[in-house]
Amino acid sequence: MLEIKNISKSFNGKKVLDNISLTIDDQKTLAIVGPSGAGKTTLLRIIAGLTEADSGEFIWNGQPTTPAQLRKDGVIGVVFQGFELFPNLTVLKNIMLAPVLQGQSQAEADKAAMQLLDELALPEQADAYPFSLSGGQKQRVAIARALALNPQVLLYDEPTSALDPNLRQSVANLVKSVQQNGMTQVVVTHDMDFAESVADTTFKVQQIGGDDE
Ligand SMILES: Nc1ncnc2c1ncn2[C@@H]1O[C@H](COP(=O)(O)OP(=O)(O)OP(=O)(O)O)[C@@H](O)[C@H]1O
Repeated sequence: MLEIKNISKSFNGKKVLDNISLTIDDQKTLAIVGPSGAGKTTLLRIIAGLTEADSGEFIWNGQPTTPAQLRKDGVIGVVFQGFELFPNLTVLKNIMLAPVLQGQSQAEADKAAMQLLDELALPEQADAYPFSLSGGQKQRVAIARALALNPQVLLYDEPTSALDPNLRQSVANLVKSVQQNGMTQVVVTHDMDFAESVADTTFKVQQIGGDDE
């Protein structure tokens, strides 16, 4: 369980997040929703250790920690908006790259990546390059790449925003099946239907106005 307490963040004197507290429960999916510009992506990036909060506390399974530490320990994985696949690497290499850089053998990483591609119904695409994939397939590869690092908490930034509306349900099914395999998940989305279909709980980020001073 990851507890987040009293997170605040300003950019250039403008407060974006004001004393946000939330709990991410094990093996559940939490949707972070709110209007455009409210700070959903900022909150996700803070949890991912990619942006530093100005203040606040993080408690992982009862122990105080920092997102940077959780990231270092491989606790948290991220599926980025727009997938951010490496265009010059095949699907298989996209998935294997980080585990190999972390010291896994090529053979082990290859086997694990093929298993993930099987689970995500993409085995034929192992040798394809990202440009040749559909949006839905790219999303699956992005999820496989994050899962390859065996995170305990998986964060998704707007997983449906780069996809046709008709793919929304298939991404929702995928997110649900990852949860059924025991993953704890946080999904940032402005899509309330999607949030309702995947989430056990929903956290709403309020839009705040005015300056810090
Ligand atoms: N690195 C940054 N530097 C300056 N301002 C930033 C930075 N990142 C975000 N902001 C500002 O913080 C506010 C919240 O942005 P954020 O992307 O977190 O919102 P969001 O709720 O995810 O929006 P959307 O739904 O449109 O993606 C915006 O006003 C944005 O311009």
